[in-house]
Amino acid sequence: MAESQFPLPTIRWGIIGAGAISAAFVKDITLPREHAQARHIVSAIGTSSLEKAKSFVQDNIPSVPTPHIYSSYEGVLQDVTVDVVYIGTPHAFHKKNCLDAIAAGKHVLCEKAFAITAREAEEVFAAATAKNVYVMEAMWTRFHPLVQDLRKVLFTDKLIGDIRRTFCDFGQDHKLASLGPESRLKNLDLGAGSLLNIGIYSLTWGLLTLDERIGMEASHTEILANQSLVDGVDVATAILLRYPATGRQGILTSTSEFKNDDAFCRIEGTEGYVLLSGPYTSSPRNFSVWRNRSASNSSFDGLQQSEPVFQKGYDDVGFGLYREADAVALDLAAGRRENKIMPHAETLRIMRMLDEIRRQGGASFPQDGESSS
Ligand SMILES: NC(=O)C1=CN([C@@H]2O[C@H](COP(=O)(O)OP(=O)(O)OC[C@H]3O[C@@H](n4cnc5c(N)ncnc54)[C@H](OP(=O)(O)O)[C@@H]3O)[C@@H](O)[C@H]2O)C=CC1
Ligand SMILES: O=C1OC[C@@H](O)[C@H](O)[C@H]1O
Repeated sequence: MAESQFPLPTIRWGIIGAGAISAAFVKDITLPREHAQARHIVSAIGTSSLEKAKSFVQDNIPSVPTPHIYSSYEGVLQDVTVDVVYIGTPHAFHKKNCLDAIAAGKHVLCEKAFAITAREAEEVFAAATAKNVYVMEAMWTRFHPLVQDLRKVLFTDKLIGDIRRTFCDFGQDHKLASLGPESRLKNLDLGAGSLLNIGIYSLTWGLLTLDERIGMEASHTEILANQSLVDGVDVATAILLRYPATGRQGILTSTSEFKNDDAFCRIEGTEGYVLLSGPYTSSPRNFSVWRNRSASNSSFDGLQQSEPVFQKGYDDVGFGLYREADAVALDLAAGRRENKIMPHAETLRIMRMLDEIRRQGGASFPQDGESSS
Protein backbone atom coordinates (compact mmCIF):
# COMPACT_ATOMS: atom_id res chain seq x y z
CA MET A 1 0.00 0.00 0.00
CA ALA A 2 1.46 3.37 -1.00
CA GLU A 3 2.13 5.55 2.05
CA SER A 4 0.97 9.14 1.84
CA GLN A 5 3.69 11.80 1.96
CA PHE A 6 1.75 13.67 4.65
CA PRO A 7 0.25 12.19 7.82
CA LEU A 8 -3.37 11.26 7.22
CA PRO A 9 -6.02 12.63 9.56
CA THR A 10 -6.93 9.96 12.07
CA ILE A 11 -10.30 9.52 13.69
CA ARG A 12 -11.43 7.18 16.40
CA TRP A 13 -14.93 5.82 15.97
CA GLY A 14 -17.47 4.68 18.51
CA ILE A 15 -20.12 2.42 17.01
CA ILE A 16 -23.71 2.45 18.27
CA GLY A 17 -25.61 -0.73 17.40
CA ALA A 18 -24.07 -3.97 16.16
CA GLY A 19 -26.40 -4.70 13.24
CA ALA A 20 -25.90 -5.27 9.52
CA ILE A 21 -24.79 -1.79 8.45
CA SER A 22 -22.51 -1.25 11.45
CA ALA A 23 -20.76 -4.49 10.47
CA ALA A 24 -20.31 -3.29 6.88
CA PHE A 25 -19.09 0.09 8.13
CA VAL A 26 -16.36 -1.18 10.47
CA LYS A 27 -15.17 -3.68 7.85
CA ASP A 28 -14.98 -0.97 5.22
CA ILE A 29 -13.15 1.65 7.23
CA THR A 30 -10.52 -0.83 8.44
CA LEU A 31 -9.84 -2.32 4.98
CA PRO A 32 -6.38 -1.65 3.56
CA ARG A 33 -6.92 0.48 0.45
CA GLU A 34 -5.02 2.63 -2.03
CA HIS A 35 -5.42 6.40 -1.81
CA ALA A 36 -7.08 6.38 1.60
CA GLN A 37 -7.63 9.97 2.70
CA ALA A 38 -7.83 9.19 6.38
CA ARG A 39 -6.93 6.61 9.00
CA HIS A 40 -9.83 5.09 10.90
CA ILE A 41 -9.68 3.38 14.27
CA VAL A 42 -12.67 1.56 15.73
CA SER A 43 -12.25 2.57 19.34
CA ALA A 44 -15.49 1.40 20.96
CA ILE A 45 -18.64 -0.56 20.26
CA GLY A 46 -21.91 -0.30 22.13
CA THR A 47 -24.55 -2.99 21.71
CA SER A 48 -27.33 -4.58 23.69
CA SER A 49 -25.04 -7.34 25.05
CA LEU A 50 -21.35 -8.01 25.58
CA GLU A 51 -21.67 -11.37 23.85
CA LYS A 52 -23.01 -9.65 20.78
CA ALA A 53 -20.18 -7.12 20.89
CA LYS A 54 -17.56 -9.87 21.09
CA SER A 55 -18.91 -11.73 18.08
CA PHE A 56 -19.29 -8.45 16.19
CA VAL A 57 -15.57 -7.78 16.65
CA GLN A 58 -14.61 -11.37 15.89
CA ASP A 59 -16.69 -11.49 12.72
CA ASN A 60 -15.90 -8.07 11.32
CA ILE A 61 -12.61 -6.68 12.59
CA PRO A 62 -10.60 -9.58 14.02
CA SER A 63 -7.18 -8.21 13.05
CA VAL A 64 -7.28 -4.64 14.38
CA PRO A 65 -6.57 -3.69 18.02
CA THR A 66 -9.61 -4.79 20.02
CA PRO A 67 -12.03 -1.92 20.58
CA HIS A 68 -13.56 -1.20 23.97
CA ILE A 69 -16.86 -3.00 24.16
CA TYR A 70 -19.94 -1.90 26.09
CA SER A 71 -23.31 -3.43 26.77
CA SER A 72 -24.86 0.02 26.53
CA TYR A 73 -24.65 2.93 24.13
CA GLU A 74 -23.82 5.26 27.02
CA GLY A 75 -20.47 3.49 27.49
CA VAL A 76 -19.43 4.57 24.00
CA LEU A 77 -20.56 8.14 24.59
CA GLN A 78 -18.48 8.42 27.77
CA ASP A 79 -15.40 6.80 26.22
CA VAL A 80 -12.65 9.44 25.93
CA THR A 81 -11.00 7.54 23.09
CA VAL A 82 -14.02 8.16 20.84
CA ASP A 83 -14.01 11.21 18.54
CA VAL A 84 -17.01 10.42 16.34
CA VAL A 85 -20.04 8.25 16.97
CA TYR A 86 -21.44 6.21 14.09
CA ILE A 87 -25.15 5.47 14.54
CA GLY A 88 -26.34 2.25 12.90
CA THR A 89 -29.68 1.74 14.63
CA PRO A 90 -33.23 1.69 13.15
CA HIS A 91 -34.64 5.05 11.99
CA ALA A 92 -36.82 5.57 15.05
CA PHE A 93 -33.79 5.74 17.37
CA HIS A 94 -31.68 8.14 15.32
CA LYS A 95 -32.97 11.28 17.01
CA LYS A 96 -32.33 10.02 20.54
CA ASN A 97 -28.99 8.43 19.67
CA CYS A 98 -27.86 11.67 17.97
CA LEU A 99 -29.03 13.90 20.82
CA ASP A 100 -27.33 11.69 23.42
CA ALA A 101 -24.06 11.69 21.46
CA ILE A 102 -24.18 15.45 20.97
CA ALA A 103 -24.90 16.03 24.66
CA ALA A 104 -21.78 13.97 25.41
CA GLY A 105 -19.80 16.28 23.13
CA LYS A 106 -19.23 13.69 20.39
CA HIS A 107 -19.28 14.31 16.65
CA VAL A 108 -21.85 12.19 14.79
CA LEU A 109 -22.28 10.28 11.55
CA CYS A 110 -25.87 8.98 11.55
CA GLU A 111 -27.33 6.47 9.11
CA LYS A 112 -30.07 7.38 6.64
CA ALA A 113 -32.90 8.15 6.88
CA PHE A 114 -31.51 10.75 9.28
CA ALA A 115 -34.70 10.81 11.37
CA ILE A 116 -38.38 9.96 11.18
CA THR A 117 -39.57 13.52 10.56
CA ALA A 118 -38.09 16.87 9.53
CA ARG A 119 -38.95 18.21 12.98
CA GLU A 120 -36.71 15.56 14.57
CA ALA A 121 -33.89 16.43 12.19
CA GLU A 122 -34.22 20.15 12.98
CA GLU A 123 -33.92 19.35 16.68
CA VAL A 124 -30.74 17.35 16.16
CA PHE A 125 -29.06 20.01 14.01
CA ALA A 126 -30.01 22.74 16.48
CA ALA A 127 -28.44 20.73 19.31
CA ALA A 128 -25.28 20.10 17.27
CA THR A 129 -24.92 23.77 16.42
CA ALA A 130 -25.39 24.77 20.05
CA LYS A 131 -22.73 22.28 21.14
CA ASN A 132 -20.43 23.05 18.19
CA VAL A 133 -20.14 19.40 17.15
CA TYR A 134 -20.14 17.86 13.69
CA VAL A 135 -23.19 15.96 12.40
CA MET A 136 -23.73 14.37 9.01
CA GLU A 137 -26.32 12.01 7.55
CA ALA A 138 -24.52 8.91 6.27
CA MET A 139 -25.83 9.19 2.72
CA TRP A 140 -22.83 7.31 1.39
CA THR A 141 -23.96 7.19 -2.27
CA ARG A 142 -23.37 10.93 -2.65
CA PHE A 143 -19.66 10.38 -1.96
CA HIS A 144 -19.25 7.91 -4.82
CA PRO A 145 -16.96 9.37 -7.53
CA LEU A 146 -19.59 8.47 -10.14
CA VAL A 147 -21.82 11.19 -8.75
CA GLN A 148 -19.28 13.92 -9.41
CA ASP A 149 -18.48 12.54 -12.90
CA LEU A 150 -22.17 12.23 -13.76
CA ARG A 151 -22.98 15.75 -12.63
CA LYS A 152 -20.11 17.08 -14.76
CA VAL A 153 -21.55 15.27 -17.81
CA LEU A 154 -25.03 16.61 -17.07
CA PHE A 155 -24.41 20.16 -15.90
CA THR A 156 -20.96 21.23 -17.13
CA ASP A 157 -20.45 19.31 -20.39
CA LYS A 158 -24.24 19.12 -20.97
CA LEU A 159 -23.76 15.96 -23.05
CA ILE A 160 -27.49 15.18 -23.16
CA GLY A 161 -28.66 18.74 -23.72
CA ASP A 162 -31.34 20.14 -21.49
CA ILE A 163 -32.29 17.59 -18.84
CA ARG A 164 -36.01 16.77 -18.92
CA ARG A 165 -36.75 13.65 -16.87
CA THR A 166 -35.17 11.20 -14.42
CA PHE A 167 -36.59 7.73 -13.77
CA CYS A 168 -35.18 5.91 -10.78
CA ASP A 169 -36.29 2.79 -8.94
CA PHE A 170 -35.02 1.01 -5.85
CA GLY A 171 -36.69 -2.31 -5.14
CA GLN A 172 -35.75 -5.08 -2.75
CA ASP A 173 -37.71 -8.23 -2.06
CA HIS A 174 -37.83 -8.20 1.73
CA LYS A 175 -40.30 -11.09 2.00
CA LEU A 176 -42.14 -9.08 4.60
CA ALA A 177 -44.68 -11.82 5.32
CA SER A 178 -41.90 -14.04 6.63
CA LEU A 179 -40.44 -11.36 8.97
CA GLY A 180 -41.35 -11.07 12.62
CA PRO A 181 -42.88 -7.94 14.14
CA GLU A 182 -39.48 -7.03 15.62
CA SER A 183 -37.96 -6.44 12.17
CA ARG A 184 -37.03 -2.84 11.41
CA LEU A 185 -38.37 -3.48 7.89
CA LYS A 186 -41.82 -4.27 9.22
CA ASN A 187 -42.28 -2.47 12.51
CA LEU A 188 -43.74 1.04 12.26
CA ASP A 189 -42.40 1.88 15.72
CA LEU A 190 -38.89 1.32 14.33
CA GLY A 191 -39.55 3.51 11.27
CA ALA A 192 -40.33 0.78 8.73
CA GLY A 193 -41.29 1.37 5.11
CA SER A 194 -39.75 1.36 1.66
CA LEU A 195 -39.60 5.16 1.48
CA LEU A 196 -37.28 5.83 4.42
CA ASN A 197 -35.31 2.66 3.82
CA ILE A 198 -34.65 2.78 0.07
CA GLY A 199 -36.96 5.32 -1.60
CA ILE A 200 -34.66 7.96 -0.14
CA TYR A 201 -32.01 6.83 -2.67
CA SER A 202 -34.37 7.14 -5.66
CA LEU A 203 -35.30 10.61 -4.44
CA THR A 204 -31.60 11.46 -4.03
CA TRP A 205 -30.81 10.45 -7.63
CA GLY A 206 -33.71 12.61 -8.81
CA LEU A 207 -32.46 15.63 -6.86
CA LEU A 208 -28.85 15.14 -7.98
CA THR A 209 -29.67 14.81 -11.68
CA LEU A 210 -32.49 17.32 -12.16
CA ASP A 211 -30.85 20.30 -10.46
CA GLU A 212 -27.24 21.41 -10.29
CA ARG A 213 -27.74 22.92 -6.84
CA ILE A 214 -28.42 21.33 -3.47
CA GLY A 215 -29.35 22.44 0.03
CA MET A 216 -30.41 26.04 0.47
CA GLU A 217 -29.58 26.90 -3.15
CA ALA A 218 -31.70 24.09 -4.62
CA SER A 219 -34.58 24.93 -6.98
CA HIS A 220 -38.16 24.79 -5.79
CA THR A 221 -39.93 21.46 -6.41
CA GLU A 222 -43.51 20.22 -6.35
CA ILE A 223 -44.40 16.71 -5.23
CA LEU A 224 -47.20 14.28 -6.03
CA ALA A 225 -46.99 10.97 -4.23
CA ASN A 226 -48.73 7.65 -3.80
CA GLN A 227 -48.07 4.79 -1.42
CA SER A 228 -49.33 1.22 -1.03
CA LEU A 229 -49.59 0.25 2.62
CA VAL A 230 -49.71 -3.13 4.34
CA ASP A 231 -50.54 -2.86 8.05
CA GLY A 232 -49.65 0.83 7.78
CA VAL A 233 -46.15 0.16 6.36
CA ASP A 234 -45.47 1.39 2.85
CA VAL A 235 -44.46 -1.51 0.61
CA ALA A 236 -44.35 0.72 -2.45
CA THR A 237 -43.97 4.46 -2.93
CA ALA A 238 -44.19 6.43 -6.16
CA ILE A 239 -43.07 10.05 -6.27
CA LEU A 240 -43.60 12.52 -9.07
CA LEU A 241 -41.23 15.43 -8.64
CA ARG A 242 -41.71 18.55 -10.77
CA TYR A 243 -39.53 21.61 -11.10
CA PRO A 244 -41.98 24.39 -12.01
CA ALA A 245 -39.27 26.72 -13.34
CA THR A 246 -38.03 24.24 -15.97
CA GLY A 247 -40.77 21.61 -16.25
CA ARG A 248 -38.25 18.88 -15.39
CA GLN A 249 -39.74 15.74 -13.84
CA GLY A 250 -38.54 12.96 -11.59
CA ILE A 251 -40.39 9.63 -11.56
CA LEU A 252 -38.95 8.07 -8.44
CA THR A 253 -40.07 4.80 -6.91
CA SER A 254 -39.34 2.21 -4.26
CA THR A 255 -40.73 -1.15 -3.25
CA SER A 256 -39.93 -3.77 -0.65
CA GLU A 257 -41.69 -6.48 -2.69
CA PHE A 258 -39.47 -6.80 -5.80
CA LYS A 259 -35.81 -6.44 -6.72
CA ASN A 260 -35.20 -3.69 -9.26
CA ASP A 261 -33.20 -4.10 -12.45
CA ASP A 262 -29.43 -3.45 -12.47
CA ALA A 263 -30.05 -0.45 -14.74
CA PHE A 264 -31.74 1.52 -11.97
CA CYS A 265 -31.84 5.02 -13.38
CA ARG A 266 -32.39 6.76 -16.72
CA ILE A 267 -31.91 10.48 -17.20
CA GLU A 268 -33.39 11.96 -20.37
CA GLY A 269 -32.31 15.16 -22.06
CA THR A 270 -33.12 16.92 -25.31
CA GLU A 271 -30.03 15.42 -26.96
CA GLY A 272 -29.76 11.96 -25.45
CA TYR A 273 -29.93 10.01 -22.23
CA VAL A 274 -27.80 8.55 -19.45
CA LEU A 275 -28.15 5.10 -17.89
CA LEU A 276 -26.90 4.26 -14.40
CA SER A 277 -26.42 0.68 -13.25
CA GLY A 278 -25.14 -1.23 -10.25
CA PRO A 279 -26.01 -4.01 -7.84
CA TYR A 280 -28.11 -1.64 -5.74
CA THR A 281 -29.55 1.79 -6.47
CA SER A 282 -27.46 2.93 -3.52
CA SER A 283 -24.32 1.43 -5.03
CA PRO A 284 -23.67 2.58 -8.62
CA ARG A 285 -21.02 0.85 -10.72
CA ASN A 286 -21.38 2.21 -14.22
CA PHE A 287 -22.85 5.00 -16.25
CA SER A 288 -23.21 5.42 -20.00
CA VAL A 289 -24.15 8.41 -22.10
CA TRP A 290 -26.16 7.93 -25.30
CA ARG A 291 -26.70 10.73 -27.80
CA ASN A 292 -29.53 11.01 -30.32
CA ARG A 293 -28.37 10.61 -33.93
CA SER A 294 -30.02 13.93 -34.57
CA ALA A 295 -28.47 15.56 -31.51
CA SER A 296 -27.10 18.37 -33.62
CA ASN A 297 -30.62 19.66 -34.31
CA SER A 298 -31.77 18.72 -30.81
CA SER A 299 -34.84 16.71 -31.88
CA PHE A 300 -35.53 13.58 -29.86
CA ASP A 301 -36.47 11.14 -32.64
CA GLY A 302 -35.89 7.93 -30.72
CA LEU A 303 -32.96 6.93 -32.97
CA GLN A 304 -30.04 6.27 -30.67
CA GLN A 305 -26.46 5.41 -31.43
CA SER A 306 -25.59 1.75 -31.01
CA GLU A 307 -22.61 2.66 -28.83
CA PRO A 308 -22.60 5.08 -25.92
CA VAL A 309 -20.56 8.22 -26.54
CA PHE A 310 -19.15 7.90 -23.05
CA GLN A 311 -19.13 5.26 -20.38
CA LYS A 312 -17.30 4.67 -17.17
CA GLY A 313 -17.15 1.78 -14.73
CA TYR A 314 -16.03 1.93 -11.12
CA ASP A 315 -14.50 -0.85 -9.04
CA ASP A 316 -15.00 -0.81 -5.35
CA VAL A 317 -13.18 -2.01 -2.28
CA GLY A 318 -15.59 -3.48 0.25
CA PHE A 319 -19.05 -1.92 0.30
CA GLY A 320 -17.89 1.66 -0.30
CA LEU A 321 -18.79 3.20 3.06
CA TYR A 322 -15.22 4.37 3.69
CA ARG A 323 -15.77 7.42 1.46
CA GLU A 324 -18.23 9.06 3.83
CA ALA A 325 -15.92 8.19 6.73
CA ASP A 326 -12.97 9.83 4.94
CA ALA A 327 -15.15 12.91 4.34
CA VAL A 328 -15.91 13.15 8.06
CA ALA A 329 -12.20 12.86 8.91
CA LEU A 330 -11.22 15.56 6.39
CA ASP A 331 -13.96 17.89 7.62
CA LEU A 332 -12.92 17.48 11.24
CA ALA A 333 -9.25 17.94 10.41
CA ALA A 334 -10.19 21.23 8.72
CA GLY A 335 -12.36 22.31 11.66
CA ARG A 336 -15.63 22.12 9.68
CA ARG A 337 -18.86 21.28 11.48
CA GLU A 338 -20.83 20.15 8.43
CA ASN A 339 -20.11 18.61 5.07
CA LYS A 340 -20.45 20.31 1.70
CA ILE A 341 -21.71 17.23 -0.13
CA MET A 342 -24.32 16.37 2.53
CA PRO A 343 -24.97 19.67 4.37
CA HIS A 344 -27.61 20.00 7.07
CA ALA A 345 -29.84 21.97 4.70
CA GLU A 346 -29.89 19.08 2.22
CA THR A 347 -30.82 16.55 4.89
CA LEU A 348 -33.58 18.91 6.08
CA ARG A 349 -34.85 19.44 2.52
CA ILE A 350 -35.07 15.68 2.03
CA MET A 351 -36.72 15.10 5.41
CA ARG A 352 -39.36 17.71 4.54
CA MET A 353 -39.98 15.97 1.22
CA LEU A 354 -40.27 12.58 2.94
CA ASP A 355 -42.82 14.12 5.34
CA GLU A 356 -44.84 15.48 2.41
CA ILE A 357 -44.66 12.20 0.46
CA ARG A 358 -45.95 10.33 3.52
CA ARG A 359 -48.64 12.95 4.13
CA GLN A 360 -49.97 12.38 0.61
CA GLY A 361 -49.31 8.61 0.57
CA GLY A 362 -50.69 7.82 3.99
CA ALA A 363 -47.73 6.18 5.79
CA SER A 364 -47.70 7.80 9.19
CA PHE A 365 -45.47 7.25 12.20
CA PRO A 366 -46.18 7.79 15.89
CA GLN A 367 -43.67 10.67 15.75
CA ASP A 368 -45.72 12.65 13.18
CA GLY A 369 -47.77 14.51 15.72
CA GLU A 370 -44.96 15.08 18.20
CA SER A 371 -43.58 18.46 19.09
CA SER A 372 -39.91 18.95 19.96
CA SER A 373 -38.69 17.25 23.14
N1 LIG B 1 -25.93 2.78 4.08
C1 LIG B 1 -26.49 1.64 3.73
O1 LIG B 1 -26.25 1.06 2.68
C2 LIG B 1 -27.44 1.00 4.66
C3 LIG B 1 -27.99 1.73 5.67
N2 LIG B 1 -28.86 1.15 6.53
C4 LIG B 1 -29.42 1.99 7.60
O2 LIG B 1 -28.78 1.59 8.82
C5 LIG B 1 -29.71 1.58 9.91
C6 LIG B 1 -29.75 0.21 10.54
O3 LIG B 1 -30.09 -0.76 9.57
P1 LIG B 1 -29.56 -2.29 9.70
O4 LIG B 1 -28.16 -2.31 10.05
O5 LIG B 1 -30.01 -2.96 8.46
O6 LIG B 1 -30.45 -2.77 10.91
P2 LIG B 1 -30.25 -4.06 11.82
O7 LIG B 1 -31.60 -4.46 12.25
O8 LIG B 1 -29.37 -5.05 11.16
O9 LIG B 1 -29.44 -3.47 13.07
C7 LIG B 1 -29.95 -2.44 13.85
C8 LIG B 1 -29.24 -2.44 15.20
O10 LIG B 1 -29.83 -1.42 15.99
C9 LIG B 1 -29.85 -1.82 17.34
N3 LIG B 1 -31.17 -1.67 17.95
C10 LIG B 1 -31.45 -0.93 19.03
N4 LIG B 1 -32.73 -1.01 19.37
C11 LIG B 1 -33.30 -1.84 18.50
C12 LIG B 1 -34.62 -2.36 18.36
N5 LIG B 1 -35.62 -2.03 19.18
N6 LIG B 1 -34.84 -3.19 17.33
C13 LIG B 1 -33.87 -3.52 16.50
N7 LIG B 1 -32.58 -3.08 16.58
C14 LIG B 1 -32.32 -2.25 17.59
C15 LIG B 1 -29.43 -3.27 17.39
O11 LIG B 1 -28.07 -3.29 17.84
P3 LIG B 1 -27.63 -3.77 19.28
O12 LIG B 1 -28.47 -4.93 19.70
O13 LIG B 1 -26.25 -4.12 19.04
O14 LIG B 1 -27.78 -2.61 20.18
C16 LIG B 1 -29.42 -3.73 15.99
O15 LIG B 1 -28.39 -4.63 15.69
C17 LIG B 1 -31.01 2.09 9.31
O16 LIG B 1 -31.04 3.47 9.46
C18 LIG B 1 -30.90 1.75 7.83
O17 LIG B 1 -31.68 2.56 6.98
C19 LIG B 1 -29.14 -0.19 6.46
C20 LIG B 1 -28.60 -0.96 5.48
C21 LIG B 1 -27.73 -0.43 4.47
O1 LIG C 1 -29.62 1.76 2.86
C1 LIG C 1 -29.88 0.71 2.33
O2 LIG C 1 -29.24 0.39 1.20
C2 LIG C 1 -28.99 -0.94 0.88
C3 LIG C 1 -30.14 -1.83 1.23
O3 LIG C 1 -29.73 -3.15 1.15
C4 LIG C 1 -30.72 -1.58 2.59
O4 LIG C 1 -31.96 -2.26 2.75
C5 LIG C 1 -30.95 -0.14 2.84
O5 LIG C 1 -31.21 0.10 4.21
